[in-house]
Amino acid sequence: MKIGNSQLIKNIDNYCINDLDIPSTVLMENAALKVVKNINFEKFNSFTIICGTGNNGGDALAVARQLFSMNMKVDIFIIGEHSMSKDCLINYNILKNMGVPIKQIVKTQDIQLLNDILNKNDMIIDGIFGSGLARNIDGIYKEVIKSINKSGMYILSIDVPSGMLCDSFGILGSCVKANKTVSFEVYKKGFLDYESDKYTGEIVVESIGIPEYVVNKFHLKEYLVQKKEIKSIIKKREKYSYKGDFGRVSVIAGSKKYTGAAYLTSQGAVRSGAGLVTLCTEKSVVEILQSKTIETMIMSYENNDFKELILNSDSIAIGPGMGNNENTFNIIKDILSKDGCPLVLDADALNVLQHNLDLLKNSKRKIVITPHIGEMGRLTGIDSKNIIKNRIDIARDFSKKYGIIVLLKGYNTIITNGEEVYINSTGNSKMASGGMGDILTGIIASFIGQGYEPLKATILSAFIHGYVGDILSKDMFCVNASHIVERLPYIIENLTY
Ligand SMILES: NC(=O)C1=CN([C@@H]2O[C@H](COP(=O)(O)OP(=O)(O)OC[C@H]3O[C@@H](n4cnc5c(N)ncnc54)[C@H](O)[C@@H]3O)[C@@H](O)[C@H]2O)[C@@H](O)CC1
Ligand SMILES: Nc1ncnc2c1ncn2[C@@H]1O[C@H](COP(=O)(O)OP(=O)(O)O)[C@@H](O)[C@H]1O
Ligand SMILES: [K+]
Repeated sequence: MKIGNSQLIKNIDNYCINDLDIPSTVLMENAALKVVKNINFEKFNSFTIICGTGNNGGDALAVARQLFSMNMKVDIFIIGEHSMSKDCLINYNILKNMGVPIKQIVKTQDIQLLNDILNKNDMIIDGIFGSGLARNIDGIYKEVIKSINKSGMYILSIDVPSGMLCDSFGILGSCVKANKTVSFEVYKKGFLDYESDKYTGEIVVESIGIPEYVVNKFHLKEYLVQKKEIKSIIKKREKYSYKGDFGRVSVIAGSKKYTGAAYLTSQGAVRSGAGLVTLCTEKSVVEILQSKTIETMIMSYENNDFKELILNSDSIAIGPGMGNNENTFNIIKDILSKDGCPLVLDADALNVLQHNLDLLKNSKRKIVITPHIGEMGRLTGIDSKNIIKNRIDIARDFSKKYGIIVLLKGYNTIITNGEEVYINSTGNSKMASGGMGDILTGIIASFIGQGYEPLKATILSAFIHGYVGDILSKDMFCVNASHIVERLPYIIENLTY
């Protein structure tokens, strides 16, 4: 799903109205009809509709007219004394002509009237502010929002919960806490923050009749990855395929202190369908790991046939638990400087590259890096706070600069190839525990090995990894890496139909 900000909305709007001659009231009517489509009339038959004086208020008035025409009970309130926008006024006049009463809330005393009605109707429809919110909310607006939130009634917000910014997450003074937000054309950038769902409730994005090519003209190629997109990427297995079709995946990971990281990375690859997985690790832990795994072949990277293995791999995951040391650096330097299959670099593979980023830039291989915020901070020299604030731009710039795919982990993991940005919608804080990232690295290498193009493989893997965590977390206080490994193949199967 496309992500966008208020400038994008303005550009699209202007183009439709000025270049295509679509009357703005047509767009408003489409928006209103989409709001109505999202109301469950088995549960809700009477509505308190609260309008501002801009186009968000215009949408709400058009919704009120549609509901009135369906013989629903509507109580309509307009807040403030500002002059109405052109389209808001058009909808106001139609209602007046139809004889539908509209009450005004201007002073604090008027709020009592609103409070008396709020609990009598089944639903509140919030059309106070949308993408035009420009300054801090105070006075009568603040009081109305307080009443709405206090009512305990079901609230549907039009486009944006009134009070929330569209461009980056922020609340301007106060904000409606909706149960559902019906937004238009694009998923607003402000919805991405981990606190936003306290205000938006469930988010539905509806098209309001703007041709896709118009949206694409102005869209910055930022997308939210949801189940629908994943289902279109993931392929069912052909009846006659054999293990050679699903890739030879090599995992270079682990050391004396971190056998678990090596185990989990290789299991991520095995349990997500790689044809043949070989784990290359430090000599001293080969035996321990051999006793732990059945499907994975294990060898030391000091072996003579290590070089041949690298040459014959379809994808290689490198880094988890290797240790930030010269030996790790030498292995990675050697692989990066030779042409060959795609690489997935994580953990210590990133730590050793911190001051050697030219190796990344000059490598002829396709590369995916999977840093968490801390690792990204070390790679870029930017402190974590600033990375969190500007995650999308920092990931995109780094990706572009080094010609690699960046997967920046965390809430709403970001995946970018420098041009397109994908934001993952799955995963949760119950997954914040050791080894989680190692599995993800293994899954990405596995899907690349299975023939998925690296960007698609990375998007797919991030979604699946978080999706398994989301399903498990419904019944678990915390989800550990081994739980994810266990459930992986079952849940991937569910996504293929
Ligand atoms: N662009 C589009 O594609 C469409 C947009 N539509 C609707 O139009 C909305 C945007 O409409 P507008 O641009 O008119 O903006 P809004 O309706 O969001 O609000 C703007 C009005 O509120 C005032 N205002 C802003 N901040 C305030 C504050 N803190 N206190 C008091 N007053 C404040 C402004 O001065 C202006 O009068 C969208 O959210 C959507 O609901 C729809 O009509 C359909 C088409
Ligand atoms: N709050 C959260 N919301 C969504 N995903 C999370 C959250 N916390 C952790 N995760 C996911 O768990 C994984 C943790 O990876 P990482 O930080 O590398 O951990 P480790 O190094 O311990 O394996 C990442 O894929 C991350 O996206
Ligand atoms: K609103």
